[in-house]
Amino acid sequence: MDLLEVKNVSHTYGSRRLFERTTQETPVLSDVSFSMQHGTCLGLLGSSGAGKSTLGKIILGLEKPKKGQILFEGQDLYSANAQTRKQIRRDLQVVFQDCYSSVNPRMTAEKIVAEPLENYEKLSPSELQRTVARLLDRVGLKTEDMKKFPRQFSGGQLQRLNIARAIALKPKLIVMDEPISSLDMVNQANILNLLDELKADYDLSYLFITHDIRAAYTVADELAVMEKGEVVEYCPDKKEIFNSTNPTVKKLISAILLEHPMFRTKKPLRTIT
Ligand SMILES: Nc1ncnc2c1ncn2[C@@H]1O[C@H](COP(=O)(O)OP(=O)(O)OP(=O)(O)O)[C@@H](O)[C@H]1O
Repeated sequence: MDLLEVKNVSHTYGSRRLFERTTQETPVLSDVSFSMQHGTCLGLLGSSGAGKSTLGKIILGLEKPKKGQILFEGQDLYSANAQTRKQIRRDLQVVFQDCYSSVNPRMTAEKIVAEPLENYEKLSPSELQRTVARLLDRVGLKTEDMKKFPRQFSGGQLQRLNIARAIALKPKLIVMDEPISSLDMVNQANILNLLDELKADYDLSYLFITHDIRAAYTVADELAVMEKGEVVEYCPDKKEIFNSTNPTVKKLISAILLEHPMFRTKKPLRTIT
């Protein structure tokens, strides 16, 4: 069974102009369909405004699509009963781009990571503390960091904290919406390596939303490219992206062409990570 199936999803946003009574519906997603298997990472690429984040929100259950279905392990997310939705919410976690606004600034790191565990698992205080310490260690933070507040972390450290919270319940799928875009190059590479390790250790799947084809190519197994609310290219094997004839895809590739080994010249070039 597919882990995730996005089935004929269409969505619009309504906007009303000044002095006008009627609302105009602007299409944002048009008949988007794809599926994901357990243990894979799908890189969802596209330029700004392509509809990637809207699709991410719909998959997370945060925005009901105007048409279509989201099936998580065969269960329809938007028509499931409360108990099934609660289970899906456990199995489906998220990491957003803005690591600062993703956390409550008044909570300690310990409380931030403990929160999902408190909601879903009955652990004693000492078990909870040990689990949080283990999770922090797994993402490269220290036990002493437990007592720190978000403002006391760097961007890279805070994104590690967000990742620790996202993996706390051992979810099946994590939607990552531009998780490295606000970080510097070194932190970007470190976080991508961490995500790769965690995927193997925890048997995770990622939907990795980004406009950065290098990041997507590094971390993903499969790639999909969106343009104006439609999926214009889908590559079950990411290498196939280099054979695409789609103009949007070609434009994305031309930015990194020289960095791919297939196109390397004798000139020393930077590596993808
Ligand atoms: N809440 C909203 N109300 C109205 N329009 C919206 C809303 N959210 C997004 N949009 C519009 O929907 C379109 C798709 O936006 P979306 O954020 O999904 O694109 P994106 O591919 O994630 O872009 P980016 O990479 O810049 O975040 C854009 O034209 C955007 O202006």
